[in-house]
Amino acid sequence: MTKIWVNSGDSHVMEPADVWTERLPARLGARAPRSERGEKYEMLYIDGERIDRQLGDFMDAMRPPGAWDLKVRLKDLDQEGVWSQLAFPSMGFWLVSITDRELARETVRAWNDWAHEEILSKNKRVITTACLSTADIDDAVAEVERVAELGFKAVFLPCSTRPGEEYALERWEPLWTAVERAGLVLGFHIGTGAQNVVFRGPGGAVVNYMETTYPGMRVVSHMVAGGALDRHPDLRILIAEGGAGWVPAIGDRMDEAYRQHGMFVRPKLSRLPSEIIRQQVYASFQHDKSSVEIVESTGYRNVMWGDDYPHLEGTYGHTQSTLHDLFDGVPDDIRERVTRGTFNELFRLPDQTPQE
Ligand SMILES: CC(C)(COP(=O)(O)O)[C@@H](O)C(=O)NCCC(=O)NCCSC(=O)[C@]1(C)CCC[C@@]2(C)[C@@H]3[C@@H]4C[C@@H]5C[C@]3(C[C@]5(C)O4)[C@H](O)C[C@@H]21
Ligand SMILES: [Mn+2]
Repeated sequence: MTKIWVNSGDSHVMEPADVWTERLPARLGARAPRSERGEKYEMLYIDGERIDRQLGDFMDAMRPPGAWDLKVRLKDLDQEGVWSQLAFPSMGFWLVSITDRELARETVRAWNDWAHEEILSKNKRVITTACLSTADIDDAVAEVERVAELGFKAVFLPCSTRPGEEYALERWEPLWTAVERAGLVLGFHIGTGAQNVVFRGPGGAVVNYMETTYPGMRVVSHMVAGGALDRHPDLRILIAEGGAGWVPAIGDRMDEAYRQHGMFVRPKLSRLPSEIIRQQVYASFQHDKSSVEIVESTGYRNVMWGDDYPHLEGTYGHTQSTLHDLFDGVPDDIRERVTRGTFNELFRLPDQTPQE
């Protein structure tokens, strides 16, 4: 079986447990996110708030050897056929729920400094997204400018916001301006900003998996219909780990709304919602066949494959068989686009993936 070399638009770094306590004064470090292991549940403490997450021993059992070690990770990637990765946080995701301004600002800075010193400065293949404070827009703007200087290529925000902080609102405008001006990608990873287990009845595991997908769609509807992307044509957003098959479909739905309910629409847009989506909205997937099929059937091309390394939902250990299932028989230009081209376009990188 020929090896298909790819880039991954959705991976994760596993931060050391002391990523904040090592870098912050005790009065702040003690309030930073920390995890404790119970029998069946992992207890997460974030600034005094506790979130219990069901622990799967299988989650640890399948953890790739390189999850916590960059050198070993690069060997994992060679084995799996992944050249570059955009790496989101793991524990860093929980920073989005901090509402205390100073704690949010300092824990975000500490995480970004760790990522810059321990990942970005030590290799060229794994590029981490930077965290931003959701507690204060001015702090977020300052951090965008700081991390752009440090060489980050992307920042991320949670898919779900607190009520009254929806992404269509004017309050975010300074941040959209800063991210566009810095030329960074704005990533939204599914399952962030809200409870991930919302239903415990029959089918709960699958229902909850799906429930984390819908807020990614809501990000797109707010940022397109609210005018943010129309006002900032160079701002590119990525909905990570939510699949891509749904993206052109919501473009059609939004066009219909825009036309059939035109008398209610404001702001008016300079382009149809589907045009804005095709130009500025990107999406990643791991296993979905539909994410590849819609490129040919709809012409929506901002589809990017992701390995979700080292998470259970990813492809570690079966990357090549997954890639062959997805791309054998698919036209070369579509395979190239989805496995490498979208990544290189989004992060403005020359193609360095080995050609087998
Ligand atoms: C089986 C039940 C119904 C039983 O209920 P019970 O707990 O006994 O009362 C329930 O436990 C369940 O649904 N368990 C399945 C596992 C799960 O937690 N599902 C959440 C929906 S899926 C999810 O949120 C993904 C997308 C996929 C799982 C990992 C996930 C939570 C990761 C994990 C956690 C955190 C959030 C994160 C990135 C992160 C750093 O790694 C994503 O943002 C989001 C992601
Ligand atoms: Mn992921």
